[in-house]
Parts: sequence; structure tokens; C-alpha cells
Amino acid sequence: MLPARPEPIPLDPARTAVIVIDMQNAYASKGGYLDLAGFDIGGAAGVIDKISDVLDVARDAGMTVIYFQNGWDDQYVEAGGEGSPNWWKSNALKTMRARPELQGKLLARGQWDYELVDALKPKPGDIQLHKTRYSGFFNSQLDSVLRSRNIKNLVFVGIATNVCVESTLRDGFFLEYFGTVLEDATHQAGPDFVQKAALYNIETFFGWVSTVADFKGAFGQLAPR
Ligand SMILES: NC(=O)N/C=C\C(=O)O
Repeated sequence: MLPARPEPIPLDPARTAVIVIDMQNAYASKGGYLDLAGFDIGGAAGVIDKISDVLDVARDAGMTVIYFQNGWDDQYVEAGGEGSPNWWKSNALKTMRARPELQGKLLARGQWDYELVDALKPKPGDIQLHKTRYSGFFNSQLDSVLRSRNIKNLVFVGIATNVCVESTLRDGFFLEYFGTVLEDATHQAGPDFVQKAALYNIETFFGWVSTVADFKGAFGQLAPR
């Protein structure tokens, strides 16, 4: 049983996956996309350490760990052209249009920006998935990976709470997955109030909100390290 808001949620480790959303240099490192686009990434470093702790506990408890990376091919075909709202709304694409010297660098596979941060590299047995839009369920293998493993519960960590974490958790809700966010293992893109708003939405309408300490308290004892 994981203590959570609005109420504790039962999680069977064998039927639970920890979903690590987009812990790439783009979102968590100085000089990465969010930083270059003018977002405050000051809270990202603390989140990296918390996620590392969560993943150690999750693996030892027998949970599946799934890493997502967000981005596109180096020609940005997968990003969509002017016929796609993504072309208009993606701040990475807008930043590159405003600063042509960055073209080909942001969120492009093969570039530093796309890579996972050094402290959070997948371990044997972890699963790596790629996505081209904010939701991890859109045009990805996530649903079939989860169903083939009989997984029903999703625990979310990563960046950004109000964009890709919330989008993926919401889509999971519609597909009958139970989503929980560990609030202190996430960070928002935007002012503090968007973190609060995203967590309010999740707690009230789409899922559950818990903490790293409660996760470690609930599952840290299952397999002695
Ligand atoms: N990973 C995310 O939440 N991404 C947010 C914004 C973006 O990718 O432009």
C-alpha cells in the first residue's frame, strides 16, 4: 500500500511500472533545450537524485522500469511540419527557428540534447522507449509493453510534470491504468504554479500523488539491498 493523496493506493510490484519521463539533457541540464528556451531548470538536479533512489528501490522490489526519451529524427520529419500543431507549439522547434545556429541540435536523436542525463542511464532489464509527442502512449509501444507484462499501475517520475508526465498519466487513465506521480521526483516546465496545478489535476481527477519518501517506505523493505 503506497501512502498517497487523495487516498493510499495498493500497488502490487509485479503489476507496477515506474515510468521515467524524458530525463534527457534537453530537460534537466544547463545548455539543454528547456534552459535555452528560457525555462527555469533549477529544480532538475534535485529530481535526478530522487529518481535514482526511486529506481534502485523499484528494481529491487521487482517493478518494471521504463525510460522514455522525447524527440525526433535529425531532419525533424517526425516533428511534423506546418500542418502539425506540434510545429506551432513545440518550444524546441520555435527556439531553433529563432536561433538557426541551434538547428539540428535540440531534441534530435544522436545529439547530446536528446541523451539521458549521465546519472540516469538504464540498467539491464530496464526498457527504453521513444516518443515524438508529449504523451508516452501516442504512437509508441508503451500500451503493448504494459499489457504483455500484465502491468496495471504506473508510477511517474521525470520532467515536465505539467506536460509529458501529465499527458502520459491522462492517456493512461483513459486506457484503464492507475497512475501515481511522486511529486518530489518531478519538475515542471514553467512557473511554480503549474506544478501545483498539475498535481491538483492529477490528485483530483486522474490519479494519485505520493512522495519519494513514502515510496521508499512502502517498497524499500521488500528486497534487502
Ligand atoms: N518532457 C516534457 O514534458 N516536455 C515538455 C515540453 C517540450 O518537450 O517541449
